[in-house]
Amino acid sequence: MKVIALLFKSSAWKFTVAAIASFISGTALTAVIYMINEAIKTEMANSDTIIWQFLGILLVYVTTSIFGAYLITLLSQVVIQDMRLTISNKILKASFHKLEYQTKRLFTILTDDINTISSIIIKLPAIFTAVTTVMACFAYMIFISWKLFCLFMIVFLMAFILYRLPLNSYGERLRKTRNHQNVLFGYFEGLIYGLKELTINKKFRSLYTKEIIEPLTEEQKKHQVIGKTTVEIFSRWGEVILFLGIGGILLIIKETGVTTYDVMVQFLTVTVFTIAPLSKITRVLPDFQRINIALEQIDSAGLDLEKETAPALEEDNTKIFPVVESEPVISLKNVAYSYYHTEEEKFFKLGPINLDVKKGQVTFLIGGNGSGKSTLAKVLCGLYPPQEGEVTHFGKKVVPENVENFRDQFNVIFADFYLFDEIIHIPQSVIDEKAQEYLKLLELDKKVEIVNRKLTTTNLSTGQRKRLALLISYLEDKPIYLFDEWAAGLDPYYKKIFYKKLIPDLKARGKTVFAITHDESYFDCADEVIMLKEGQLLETHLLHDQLQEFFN
Ligand SMILES: Nc1ncnc2c1ncn2[C@@H]1O[C@H](COP(=O)(O)OP(=O)(O)OP(=O)(O)O)[C@@H](O)[C@H]1O
Repeated sequence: MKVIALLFKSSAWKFTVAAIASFISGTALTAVIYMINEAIKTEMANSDTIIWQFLGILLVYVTTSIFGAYLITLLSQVVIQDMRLTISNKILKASFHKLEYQTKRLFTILTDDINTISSIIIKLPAIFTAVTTVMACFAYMIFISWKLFCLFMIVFLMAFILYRLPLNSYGERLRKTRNHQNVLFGYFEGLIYGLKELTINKKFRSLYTKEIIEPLTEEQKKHQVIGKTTVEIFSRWGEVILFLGIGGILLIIKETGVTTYDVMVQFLTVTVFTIAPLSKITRVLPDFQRINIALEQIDSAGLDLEKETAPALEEDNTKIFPVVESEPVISLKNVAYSYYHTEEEKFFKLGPINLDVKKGQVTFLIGGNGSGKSTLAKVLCGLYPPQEGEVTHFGKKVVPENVENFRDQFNVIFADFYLFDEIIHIPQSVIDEKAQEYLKLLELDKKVEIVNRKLTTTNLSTGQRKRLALLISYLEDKPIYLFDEWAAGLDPYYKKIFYKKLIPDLKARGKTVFAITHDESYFDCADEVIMLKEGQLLETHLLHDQLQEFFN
Protein backbone atom coordinates (compact mmCIF):
# COMPACT_ATOMS: atom_id res chain seq x y z
CA MET A 1 0.00 0.00 0.00
CA LYS A 2 2.79 2.38 -0.94
CA VAL A 3 0.23 4.62 -2.57
CA ILE A 4 -1.58 5.21 0.76
CA ALA A 5 1.79 6.10 2.31
CA LEU A 6 2.31 8.62 -0.49
CA LEU A 7 -1.08 10.21 0.24
CA PHE A 8 -0.35 10.35 3.97
CA LYS A 9 3.10 11.86 3.40
CA SER A 10 1.66 14.46 1.08
CA SER A 11 -0.38 15.97 3.95
CA ALA A 12 -0.91 14.05 7.17
CA TRP A 13 -3.64 16.36 8.47
CA LYS A 14 -5.67 16.42 5.22
CA PHE A 15 -5.40 12.65 5.05
CA THR A 16 -6.57 12.32 8.68
CA VAL A 17 -9.50 14.74 8.15
CA ALA A 18 -10.44 12.86 4.95
CA ALA A 19 -10.29 9.55 6.84
CA ILE A 20 -12.52 10.96 9.61
CA ALA A 21 -15.00 12.41 7.06
CA SER A 22 -15.11 9.09 5.20
CA PHE A 23 -15.58 7.24 8.46
CA ILE A 24 -18.52 9.52 9.40
CA SER A 25 -20.05 9.06 5.94
CA GLY A 26 -19.65 5.27 6.19
CA THR A 27 -21.25 5.32 9.65
CA ALA A 28 -24.07 7.56 8.38
CA LEU A 29 -24.72 5.16 5.51
CA THR A 30 -24.87 2.29 7.97
CA ALA A 31 -27.26 4.34 10.10
CA VAL A 32 -29.45 4.78 7.02
CA ILE A 33 -29.44 1.00 6.55
CA TYR A 34 -30.21 0.60 10.24
CA MET A 35 -33.21 2.91 9.97
CA ILE A 36 -34.50 1.12 6.90
CA ASN A 37 -34.14 -2.13 8.80
CA GLU A 38 -35.93 -0.74 11.82
CA ALA A 39 -38.67 0.70 9.62
CA ILE A 40 -39.23 -2.72 8.07
CA LYS A 41 -39.31 -4.32 11.51
CA THR A 42 -41.66 -1.84 13.17
CA GLU A 43 -44.25 0.60 11.97
CA MET A 44 -42.22 3.62 12.93
CA ALA A 45 -41.58 4.69 9.31
CA ASN A 46 -44.68 6.81 9.62
CA SER A 47 -43.37 8.85 12.49
CA ASP A 48 -42.39 12.47 11.58
CA THR A 49 -39.37 12.40 13.91
CA ILE A 50 -38.02 9.33 12.20
CA ILE A 51 -38.43 10.90 8.76
CA TRP A 52 -36.51 14.02 9.90
CA GLN A 53 -33.84 11.86 11.53
CA PHE A 54 -33.59 9.85 8.34
CA LEU A 55 -33.20 13.00 6.19
CA GLY A 56 -30.67 14.45 8.67
CA ILE A 57 -28.50 11.33 8.52
CA LEU A 58 -28.74 11.27 4.73
CA LEU A 59 -27.54 14.88 4.71
CA VAL A 60 -24.59 13.96 6.97
CA TYR A 61 -23.79 11.05 4.68
CA VAL A 62 -23.88 13.17 1.51
CA THR A 63 -21.90 16.13 2.91
CA THR A 64 -19.21 14.08 4.68
CA SER A 65 -18.74 11.71 1.75
CA ILE A 66 -18.43 14.63 -0.71
CA PHE A 67 -16.02 16.42 1.65
CA GLY A 68 -13.93 13.26 2.22
CA ALA A 69 -13.86 12.52 -1.52
CA TYR A 70 -12.88 16.15 -2.22
CA LEU A 71 -9.93 15.92 0.19
CA ILE A 72 -8.75 12.57 -1.17
CA THR A 73 -9.10 13.85 -4.76
CA LEU A 74 -7.07 16.91 -3.79
CA LEU A 75 -4.39 14.77 -2.12
CA SER A 76 -4.28 12.37 -5.07
CA GLN A 77 -3.79 15.23 -7.50
CA VAL A 78 -1.08 16.75 -5.27
CA VAL A 79 0.66 13.34 -5.22
CA ILE A 80 0.45 13.09 -9.04
CA GLN A 81 1.78 16.64 -9.46
CA ASP A 82 4.55 16.07 -6.88
CA MET A 83 5.49 12.84 -8.57
CA ARG A 84 5.84 14.51 -11.98
CA LEU A 85 7.87 17.40 -10.54
CA THR A 86 10.01 15.21 -8.27
CA ILE A 87 10.87 12.80 -11.07
CA SER A 88 11.65 15.64 -13.51
CA ASN A 89 13.86 17.32 -10.89
CA LYS A 90 15.59 14.07 -10.01
CA ILE A 91 16.32 13.36 -13.66
CA LEU A 92 17.82 16.81 -13.98
CA LYS A 93 19.83 16.39 -10.80
CA ALA A 94 20.99 12.82 -11.36
CA SER A 95 24.46 12.12 -12.68
CA PHE A 96 24.43 12.49 -16.44
CA HIS A 97 26.83 9.58 -16.95
CA LYS A 98 24.43 7.23 -15.14
CA LEU A 99 21.26 8.40 -16.85
CA GLU A 100 22.58 8.56 -20.41
CA TYR A 101 22.45 4.76 -20.58
CA GLN A 102 18.81 4.55 -19.65
CA THR A 103 17.07 7.24 -21.66
CA LYS A 104 14.52 4.80 -23.13
CA ARG A 105 13.64 3.61 -19.68
CA LEU A 106 13.25 7.16 -18.41
CA PHE A 107 10.94 7.93 -21.29
CA THR A 108 8.77 4.94 -20.36
CA ILE A 109 8.74 6.06 -16.73
CA LEU A 110 7.72 9.61 -17.62
CA THR A 111 4.93 8.49 -19.91
CA ASP A 112 3.78 4.95 -19.04
CA ASP A 113 4.48 4.57 -15.31
CA ILE A 114 3.34 8.00 -14.25
CA ASN A 115 0.14 7.58 -16.26
CA THR A 116 -0.46 4.15 -14.69
CA ILE A 117 -0.06 5.57 -11.21
CA SER A 118 -2.24 8.61 -11.99
CA SER A 119 -5.02 6.56 -13.54
CA ILE A 120 -5.20 4.41 -10.41
CA ILE A 121 -4.77 7.19 -7.88
CA ILE A 122 -7.86 8.96 -9.25
CA LYS A 123 -9.91 5.89 -8.27
CA LEU A 124 -8.84 6.25 -4.64
CA PRO A 125 -11.63 8.56 -3.38
CA ALA A 126 -14.26 5.95 -4.34
CA ILE A 127 -12.14 3.17 -2.78
CA PHE A 128 -11.72 5.17 0.41
CA THR A 129 -15.49 5.59 0.74
CA ALA A 130 -16.00 1.89 -0.05
CA VAL A 131 -13.52 0.87 2.68
CA THR A 132 -15.19 3.01 5.35
CA THR A 133 -18.65 1.82 4.31
CA VAL A 134 -17.54 -1.82 4.58
CA MET A 135 -15.99 -1.18 8.01
CA ALA A 136 -19.18 0.47 9.29
CA CYS A 137 -21.33 -2.31 7.80
CA PHE A 138 -19.12 -4.94 9.49
CA ALA A 139 -19.57 -3.14 12.80
CA TYR A 140 -23.34 -3.09 12.26
CA MET A 141 -23.34 -6.79 11.35
CA ILE A 142 -21.54 -7.57 14.63
CA PHE A 143 -24.15 -5.48 16.42
CA ILE A 144 -26.99 -7.45 14.79
CA SER A 145 -25.45 -10.87 15.44
CA TRP A 146 -21.82 -11.65 16.12
CA LYS A 147 -22.43 -15.33 15.45
CA LEU A 148 -23.78 -14.63 11.94
CA PHE A 149 -20.91 -12.21 11.41
CA CYS A 150 -18.37 -14.96 12.24
CA LEU A 151 -20.02 -17.28 9.72
CA PHE A 152 -20.09 -14.50 7.15
CA MET A 153 -16.41 -13.73 7.75
CA ILE A 154 -15.44 -17.40 7.23
CA VAL A 155 -17.23 -17.39 3.88
CA PHE A 156 -15.86 -13.98 2.96
CA LEU A 157 -12.26 -14.94 3.82
CA MET A 158 -12.54 -18.13 1.74
CA ALA A 159 -13.78 -16.09 -1.23
CA PHE A 160 -11.07 -13.50 -0.66
CA ILE A 161 -8.25 -16.07 -0.47
CA LEU A 162 -9.48 -17.60 -3.72
CA TYR A 163 -9.56 -14.17 -5.32
CA ARG A 164 -6.10 -13.32 -3.98
CA LEU A 165 -4.50 -16.58 -5.25
CA PRO A 166 -3.68 -15.58 -8.86
CA LEU A 167 -2.63 -12.02 -8.02
CA ASN A 168 1.06 -12.83 -7.52
CA SER A 169 1.40 -14.65 -10.81
CA TYR A 170 -0.56 -11.81 -12.45
CA GLY A 171 1.99 -9.43 -10.90
CA GLU A 172 4.82 -11.44 -12.46
CA ARG A 173 3.16 -11.25 -15.86
CA LEU A 174 2.66 -7.49 -15.42
CA ARG A 175 6.34 -7.16 -14.50
CA LYS A 176 7.37 -8.98 -17.70
CA THR A 177 5.02 -6.83 -19.78
CA ARG A 178 6.44 -3.71 -18.16
CA ASN A 179 10.03 -4.78 -18.95
CA HIS A 180 8.99 -5.35 -22.56
CA GLN A 181 7.61 -1.83 -22.52
CA ASN A 182 11.14 -0.37 -22.10
CA VAL A 183 12.31 -2.25 -25.18
CA LEU A 184 9.15 -1.34 -27.10
CA PHE A 185 9.68 2.36 -26.43
CA GLY A 186 13.17 1.99 -27.95
CA TYR A 187 11.57 0.53 -31.09
CA PHE A 188 9.03 3.37 -31.16
CA GLU A 189 11.94 5.80 -30.93
CA GLY A 190 13.39 4.15 -34.05
CA LEU A 191 9.98 4.44 -35.69
CA ILE A 192 9.80 8.18 -35.06
CA TYR A 193 13.40 9.28 -35.51
CA GLY A 194 14.06 6.80 -38.32
CA LEU A 195 10.86 7.64 -40.17
CA LYS A 196 12.74 8.93 -43.24
CA GLU A 197 14.81 5.77 -43.53
CA LEU A 198 11.82 3.50 -42.90
CA THR A 199 9.65 5.34 -45.40
CA ILE A 200 12.29 5.01 -48.11
CA ASN A 201 13.19 1.38 -47.43
CA LYS A 202 10.08 -0.70 -48.12
CA LYS A 203 11.53 -4.08 -47.10
CA PHE A 204 13.06 -2.83 -43.87
CA ARG A 205 9.81 -1.00 -43.05
CA SER A 206 7.67 -4.11 -43.30
CA LEU A 207 10.22 -6.21 -41.39
CA TYR A 208 10.52 -3.53 -38.69
CA THR A 209 6.89 -3.93 -37.70
CA LYS A 210 6.59 -7.64 -38.47
CA GLU A 211 9.80 -8.95 -36.95
CA ILE A 212 10.67 -6.33 -34.39
CA ILE A 213 7.55 -4.69 -32.99
CA GLU A 214 4.99 -7.45 -33.53
CA PRO A 215 6.69 -10.32 -31.62
CA LEU A 216 7.06 -8.12 -28.54
CA THR A 217 3.49 -6.81 -28.64
CA GLU A 218 2.36 -10.42 -29.17
CA GLU A 219 4.20 -11.44 -25.96
CA GLN A 220 2.62 -8.54 -24.09
CA LYS A 221 -0.83 -9.50 -25.37
CA LYS A 222 -0.29 -13.10 -24.25
CA HIS A 223 0.72 -12.10 -20.72
CA GLN A 224 -2.15 -9.63 -20.38
CA VAL A 225 -4.81 -12.03 -21.69
CA ILE A 226 -3.64 -14.99 -19.57
CA GLY A 227 -3.10 -12.85 -16.47
CA LYS A 228 -6.37 -10.92 -16.67
CA THR A 229 -8.46 -13.99 -17.54
CA THR A 230 -6.98 -15.93 -14.62
CA VAL A 231 -7.83 -13.07 -12.26
CA GLU A 232 -11.38 -12.95 -13.66
CA ILE A 233 -11.83 -16.75 -13.32
CA PHE A 234 -10.69 -16.73 -9.69
CA SER A 235 -12.75 -13.68 -8.80
CA ARG A 236 -15.91 -15.20 -10.33
CA TRP A 237 -15.25 -18.35 -8.28
CA GLY A 238 -14.79 -16.10 -5.26
CA GLU A 239 -18.22 -14.60 -5.91
CA VAL A 240 -19.73 -18.07 -6.34
CA ILE A 241 -18.25 -19.10 -2.99
CA LEU A 242 -19.62 -15.91 -1.38
CA PHE A 243 -23.15 -16.50 -2.67
CA LEU A 244 -23.09 -20.24 -1.95
CA GLY A 245 -21.72 -19.42 1.50
CA ILE A 246 -24.52 -16.96 2.20
CA GLY A 247 -26.99 -19.60 1.02
CA GLY A 248 -25.27 -22.09 3.33
CA ILE A 249 -25.57 -19.68 6.24
CA LEU A 250 -29.32 -19.33 5.58
CA LEU A 251 -29.61 -23.10 5.57
CA ILE A 252 -27.70 -23.42 8.86
CA ILE A 253 -29.95 -20.78 10.41
CA LYS A 254 -33.06 -22.57 9.20
CA GLU A 255 -31.87 -25.98 10.36
CA THR A 256 -30.36 -25.01 13.69
CA GLY A 257 -32.56 -22.08 14.60
CA VAL A 258 -29.43 -20.27 15.75
CA THR A 259 -31.20 -16.94 15.33
CA THR A 260 -34.62 -15.49 14.61
CA TYR A 261 -36.10 -14.75 11.20
CA ASP A 262 -36.09 -10.98 11.90
CA VAL A 263 -32.39 -10.95 12.76
CA MET A 264 -31.65 -12.95 9.65
CA VAL A 265 -33.56 -10.47 7.43
CA GLN A 266 -31.76 -7.53 9.05
CA PHE A 267 -28.39 -9.21 8.62
CA LEU A 268 -29.06 -10.02 4.97
CA THR A 269 -30.12 -6.44 4.23
CA VAL A 270 -26.75 -5.20 5.54
CA THR A 271 -24.92 -7.94 3.64
CA VAL A 272 -26.54 -6.80 0.38
CA PHE A 273 -25.37 -3.21 1.04
CA THR A 274 -21.85 -4.51 1.82
CA ILE A 275 -21.31 -6.59 -1.31
CA ALA A 276 -21.12 -3.68 -3.81
CA PRO A 277 -18.36 -1.72 -1.96
CA LEU A 278 -16.58 -5.00 -1.17
CA SER A 279 -16.37 -5.96 -4.83
CA LYS A 280 -15.20 -2.41 -5.66
CA ILE A 281 -12.30 -2.90 -3.21
CA THR A 282 -11.36 -6.35 -4.46
CA ARG A 283 -11.47 -5.25 -8.11
CA VAL A 284 -8.91 -2.54 -7.43
CA LEU A 285 -6.34 -4.98 -5.95
CA PRO A 286 -4.78 -5.90 -9.34
CA ASP A 287 -4.37 -2.15 -9.92
CA PHE A 288 -2.26 -1.93 -6.77
CA GLN A 289 0.02 -4.56 -8.31
CA ARG A 290 0.38 -2.26 -11.32
CA ILE A 291 1.21 0.70 -9.06
CA ASN A 292 3.83 -1.35 -7.20
CA ILE A 293 5.48 -2.38 -10.47
CA ALA A 294 5.50 1.21 -11.74
CA LEU A 295 7.04 2.37 -8.43
CA GLU A 296 9.63 -0.45 -8.65
CA GLN A 297 10.67 0.83 -12.09
CA ILE A 298 10.98 4.39 -10.81
CA ASP A 299 12.99 3.14 -7.84
CA SER A 300 15.34 0.99 -9.87
CA ALA A 301 16.11 3.91 -12.18
CA GLY A 302 17.47 5.60 -9.05
CA LEU A 303 14.54 8.03 -8.99
CA ASP A 304 12.83 7.41 -5.66
CA LEU A 305 9.90 9.69 -4.92
CA GLU A 306 11.36 11.15 -1.74
CA LYS A 307 11.30 14.89 -2.07
CA GLU A 308 14.63 16.46 -1.35
CA THR A 309 15.63 20.01 -0.89
CA ALA A 310 18.35 20.55 -3.42
CA PRO A 311 21.19 22.80 -2.27
CA ALA A 312 20.55 26.08 -4.05
CA LEU A 313 23.01 26.97 -6.78
CA GLU A 314 25.18 29.76 -5.41
CA GLU A 315 24.25 32.67 -7.67
CA ASP A 316 27.70 34.17 -7.69
CA ASN A 317 29.98 31.48 -9.07
CA THR A 318 33.05 33.58 -8.32
CA LYS A 319 32.41 32.98 -4.60
CA ILE A 320 32.74 29.24 -5.13
CA PHE A 321 35.52 29.52 -7.71
CA PRO A 322 37.34 32.82 -7.18
CA VAL A 323 39.26 33.90 -10.28
CA VAL A 324 42.98 33.32 -9.67
CA GLU A 325 44.76 34.74 -12.72
CA SER A 326 47.96 32.79 -12.02
CA GLU A 327 46.09 29.46 -12.15
CA PRO A 328 44.80 27.78 -15.32
CA VAL A 329 41.08 28.20 -15.90
CA ILE A 330 40.89 24.40 -16.24
CA SER A 331 43.56 21.93 -15.35
CA LEU A 332 43.41 18.17 -15.84
CA LYS A 333 45.85 16.13 -13.77
CA ASN A 334 46.17 12.46 -14.74
CA VAL A 335 42.50 12.42 -15.67
CA ALA A 336 41.11 9.16 -17.04
CA TYR A 337 37.61 8.05 -18.05
CA SER A 338 36.55 4.67 -19.42
CA TYR A 339 33.41 3.28 -20.98
CA TYR A 340 32.70 -0.35 -20.32
CA HIS A 341 31.39 -2.22 -23.32
CA THR A 342 30.05 -5.29 -21.55
CA GLU A 343 29.02 -7.02 -24.77
CA GLU A 344 32.48 -6.54 -26.34
CA GLU A 345 34.49 -7.33 -23.20
CA LYS A 346 36.70 -4.34 -23.93
CA PHE A 347 36.38 -0.73 -23.13
CA PHE A 348 37.53 2.61 -24.37
CA LYS A 349 39.87 4.46 -22.08
CA LEU A 350 40.55 8.16 -22.30
CA GLY A 351 43.76 9.28 -20.62
CA PRO A 352 45.50 9.64 -18.31
CA ILE A 353 45.44 13.23 -19.54
CA ASN A 354 47.40 16.22 -18.28
CA LEU A 355 46.27 19.53 -19.68
CA ASP A 356 46.26 23.18 -18.63
CA VAL A 357 43.95 25.69 -20.29
CA LYS A 358 44.70 29.34 -19.52
CA LYS A 359 42.02 32.00 -19.12
CA GLY A 360 41.28 33.63 -22.49
CA GLN A 361 43.09 30.90 -24.38
CA VAL A 362 41.68 29.52 -27.65
CA THR A 363 42.35 25.77 -27.89
CA PHE A 364 41.54 23.55 -30.85
CA LEU A 365 41.25 19.81 -30.26
CA ILE A 366 41.69 17.49 -33.21
CA GLY A 367 41.82 13.71 -33.61
CA GLY A 368 40.42 10.85 -35.65
CA ASN A 369 36.93 9.39 -35.25
CA GLY A 370 36.56 7.60 -31.96
CA SER A 371 39.79 9.04 -30.56
CA GLY A 372 37.88 10.40 -27.53
CA LYS A 373 37.36 14.10 -28.36
CA SER A 374 33.71 14.28 -27.29
CA THR A 375 34.48 12.21 -24.20
CA LEU A 376 37.23 14.64 -23.24
CA ALA A 377 34.80 17.53 -23.83
CA LYS A 378 32.30 15.91 -21.44
CA VAL A 379 34.97 15.42 -18.76
CA LEU A 380 36.19 18.97 -19.30
CA CYS A 381 32.78 20.58 -18.67
CA GLY A 382 31.94 18.38 -15.67
CA LEU A 383 29.36 16.08 -17.29
CA TYR A 384 31.55 13.04 -16.69
CA PRO A 385 33.33 12.88 -13.33
CA PRO A 386 36.90 11.67 -13.90
CA GLN A 387 37.39 8.09 -12.74
CA GLU A 388 41.05 8.82 -12.07
CA GLY A 389 42.94 12.05 -11.47
CA GLU A 390 41.39 15.46 -10.85
CA VAL A 391 40.01 18.51 -12.59
CA THR A 392 40.70 21.94 -11.11
CA HIS A 393 39.16 25.31 -11.92
CA PHE A 394 41.40 28.28 -11.04
CA GLY A 395 43.35 25.87 -8.85
CA LYS A 396 40.30 24.66 -6.90
CA LYS A 397 39.44 20.98 -7.20
CA VAL A 398 36.09 20.18 -8.80
CA VAL A 399 34.17 17.89 -6.44
CA PRO A 400 30.53 16.74 -6.34
CA GLU A 401 29.61 19.63 -4.00
CA ASN A 402 30.74 22.34 -6.43
CA VAL A 403 30.39 20.60 -9.80
CA GLU A 404 27.07 22.34 -10.58
CA ASN A 405 28.76 25.71 -10.23
CA PHE A 406 31.67 24.45 -12.32
CA ARG A 407 29.36 23.33 -15.14
CA ASP A 408 27.64 26.68 -14.98
CA GLN A 409 30.86 28.33 -16.21
CA PHE A 410 30.43 26.66 -19.59
CA ASN A 411 28.46 27.22 -22.67
CA VAL A 412 28.63 24.04 -24.71
CA ILE A 413 27.32 23.28 -28.18
CA PHE A 414 27.54 19.51 -28.48
CA ALA A 415 27.74 17.80 -31.85
CA ASP A 416 24.27 16.33 -31.16
CA PHE A 417 22.89 19.43 -29.42
CA TYR A 418 19.22 19.91 -28.60
CA LEU A 419 17.70 23.24 -29.49
CA PHE A 420 15.06 24.39 -27.01
CA ASP A 421 12.37 26.84 -28.16
CA GLU A 422 12.39 28.52 -24.79
CA ILE A 423 15.20 30.82 -23.76
CA ILE A 424 13.66 31.81 -20.44
CA HIS A 425 17.05 31.77 -18.71
CA ILE A 426 18.28 34.75 -20.72
CA PRO A 427 17.21 38.17 -19.37
CA GLN A 428 14.87 40.16 -21.65
CA SER A 429 17.25 43.14 -21.46
CA VAL A 430 20.07 41.02 -22.99
CA ILE A 431 17.73 39.81 -25.74
CA ASP A 432 16.59 43.38 -26.47
CA GLU A 433 20.13 44.64 -26.55
CA LYS A 434 21.97 41.92 -28.45
CA ALA A 435 19.69 39.40 -30.16
CA GLN A 436 18.86 41.42 -33.25
CA GLU A 437 22.54 42.18 -33.95
CA TYR A 438 23.52 38.49 -33.74
CA LEU A 439 20.46 37.34 -35.69
CA LYS A 440 21.57 39.68 -38.49
CA LEU A 441 25.22 38.61 -38.26
CA LEU A 442 24.24 34.95 -38.56
CA GLU A 443 21.67 35.79 -41.23
CA LEU A 444 18.78 34.41 -39.25
CA ASP A 445 16.84 37.66 -38.86
CA LYS A 446 14.44 36.80 -41.70
CA LYS A 447 13.86 33.28 -40.38
CA VAL A 448 13.50 33.53 -36.64
CA GLU A 449 12.18 36.02 -34.13
CA ILE A 450 12.41 35.96 -30.37
CA VAL A 451 9.01 36.70 -28.83
CA ASN A 452 8.50 36.58 -25.07
CA ARG A 453 11.80 34.78 -24.65
CA LYS A 454 10.73 32.06 -27.07
CA LEU A 455 12.03 31.29 -30.55
CA THR A 456 9.25 31.51 -33.11
CA THR A 457 10.56 28.41 -34.87
CA THR A 458 13.24 25.74 -34.64
CA ASN A 459 12.11 23.99 -37.83
CA LEU A 460 15.20 25.00 -39.73
CA SER A 461 17.98 23.47 -41.79
CA THR A 462 20.85 21.80 -39.92
CA GLY A 463 23.13 24.75 -40.63
CA GLN A 464 20.51 27.28 -39.52
CA ARG A 465 19.92 25.36 -36.30
CA LYS A 466 23.68 25.40 -35.63
CA ARG A 467 23.73 29.15 -36.17
CA LEU A 468 20.76 29.57 -33.85
CA ALA A 469 22.49 27.48 -31.17
CA LEU A 470 25.51 29.72 -31.53
CA LEU A 471 23.35 32.82 -31.17
CA ILE A 472 21.89 31.47 -27.93
CA SER A 473 25.31 30.59 -26.57
CA TYR A 474 26.39 34.16 -27.29
CA LEU A 475 23.42 35.55 -25.42
CA GLU A 476 24.12 33.24 -22.45
CA ASP A 477 27.51 34.90 -22.08
CA LYS A 478 29.44 32.30 -20.05
CA PRO A 479 33.19 32.47 -19.25
CA ILE A 480 34.10 29.25 -21.09
CA TYR A 481 32.89 28.22 -24.55
CA LEU A 482 33.11 24.64 -25.74
CA PHE A 483 32.20 23.79 -29.33
CA ASP A 484 32.06 20.18 -30.51
CA GLU A 485 32.55 20.33 -34.28
CA TRP A 486 30.27 23.34 -34.55
CA ALA A 487 31.64 24.40 -37.93
CA ALA A 488 31.51 20.91 -39.49
CA GLY A 489 29.28 20.91 -42.55
CA LEU A 490 28.70 24.66 -42.59
CA ASP A 491 29.12 26.99 -45.61
CA PRO A 492 32.62 28.43 -46.01
CA TYR A 493 31.01 31.83 -45.39
CA TYR A 494 29.78 30.90 -41.88
CA LYS A 495 32.99 29.01 -41.12
CA LYS A 496 34.84 32.21 -41.83
CA ILE A 497 32.51 34.24 -39.61
CA PHE A 498 32.95 31.65 -36.85
CA TYR A 499 36.75 31.43 -36.94
CA LYS A 500 37.63 34.96 -38.01
CA LYS A 501 34.99 37.03 -36.26
CA LEU A 502 33.19 35.20 -33.48
CA ILE A 503 36.11 33.34 -31.91
CA PRO A 504 38.40 36.42 -31.89
CA ASP A 505 35.43 38.37 -30.53
CA LEU A 506 35.03 35.87 -27.67
CA LYS A 507 38.77 36.00 -27.00
CA ALA A 508 38.70 39.80 -26.95
CA ARG A 509 35.94 39.58 -24.31
CA GLY A 510 38.25 37.44 -22.13
CA LYS A 511 36.40 34.18 -22.81
CA THR A 512 38.16 30.84 -22.89
CA VAL A 513 37.37 28.84 -26.03
CA PHE A 514 37.80 25.12 -26.53
CA ALA A 515 36.77 23.87 -29.97
CA ILE A 516 36.81 20.40 -31.47
CA THR A 517 37.51 20.95 -35.15
CA HIS A 518 38.93 19.51 -38.33
CA ASP A 519 39.30 22.87 -40.12
CA GLU A 520 43.01 22.83 -40.74
CA SER A 521 42.96 26.11 -42.66
CA TYR A 522 41.85 27.97 -39.52
CA PHE A 523 44.37 26.52 -37.07
CA ASP A 524 46.08 29.92 -36.99
CA CYS A 525 43.03 31.21 -35.05
CA ALA A 526 44.00 29.04 -32.07
CA ASP A 527 46.58 29.72 -29.37
CA GLU A 528 47.01 25.95 -28.92
CA VAL A 529 46.22 22.96 -31.09
CA ILE A 530 46.13 19.64 -29.28
CA MET A 531 45.51 16.18 -30.64
CA LEU A 532 43.98 12.98 -29.29
CA LYS A 533 44.95 9.56 -30.56
CA GLU A 534 43.22 6.47 -29.16
CA GLY A 535 42.35 8.32 -25.99
CA GLN A 536 45.84 9.74 -25.45
CA LEU A 537 46.85 13.37 -25.78
CA LEU A 538 49.91 13.66 -28.02
CA GLU A 539 53.08 15.28 -26.74
CA THR A 540 53.46 18.75 -28.30
CA HIS A 541 56.75 17.88 -30.01
CA LEU A 542 55.04 15.01 -31.84
CA LEU A 543 52.10 17.11 -32.89
CA HIS A 544 53.57 18.64 -36.04
CA ASP A 545 54.39 15.25 -37.61
CA GLN A 546 51.04 13.81 -36.56
CA LEU A 547 49.20 16.77 -38.07
CA GLN A 548 50.96 16.20 -41.38
CA GLU A 549 50.02 12.53 -41.23
CA PHE A 550 46.45 13.30 -40.15
CA PHE A 551 45.67 15.65 -42.99
CA ASN A 552 47.50 13.76 -45.76
N1 LIG B 1 28.04 6.84 -24.21
C1 LIG B 1 28.98 5.97 -24.56
N2 LIG B 1 28.96 4.72 -24.06
C2 LIG B 1 29.92 3.84 -24.37
N3 LIG B 1 30.94 4.10 -25.20
C3 LIG B 1 31.01 5.32 -25.73
C4 LIG B 1 30.05 6.32 -25.44
N4 LIG B 1 30.39 7.45 -26.11
C5 LIG B 1 31.52 7.15 -26.78
N5 LIG B 1 31.89 5.89 -26.55
C6 LIG B 1 33.09 5.21 -27.09
O1 LIG B 1 34.21 6.00 -26.75
C7 LIG B 1 35.08 6.12 -27.82
C8 LIG B 1 35.38 7.60 -28.09
O2 LIG B 1 34.18 8.24 -28.48
P1 LIG B 1 34.09 9.81 -28.69
O3 LIG B 1 32.70 10.12 -29.07
O4 LIG B 1 34.67 10.48 -27.52
O5 LIG B 1 35.07 10.00 -29.94
P2 LIG B 1 35.26 11.23 -30.89
O6 LIG B 1 36.71 11.43 -31.01
O7 LIG B 1 34.46 12.40 -30.43
O8 LIG B 1 34.66 10.64 -32.24
P3 LIG B 1 33.98 11.37 -33.49
O9 LIG B 1 35.03 12.18 -34.18
O10 LIG B 1 33.55 10.22 -34.34
O11 LIG B 1 32.85 12.17 -32.97
C9 LIG B 1 34.45 5.40 -29.00
O12 LIG B 1 35.12 4.19 -29.19
C10 LIG B 1 33.03 5.15 -28.59
O13 LIG B 1 32.62 3.89 -29.00
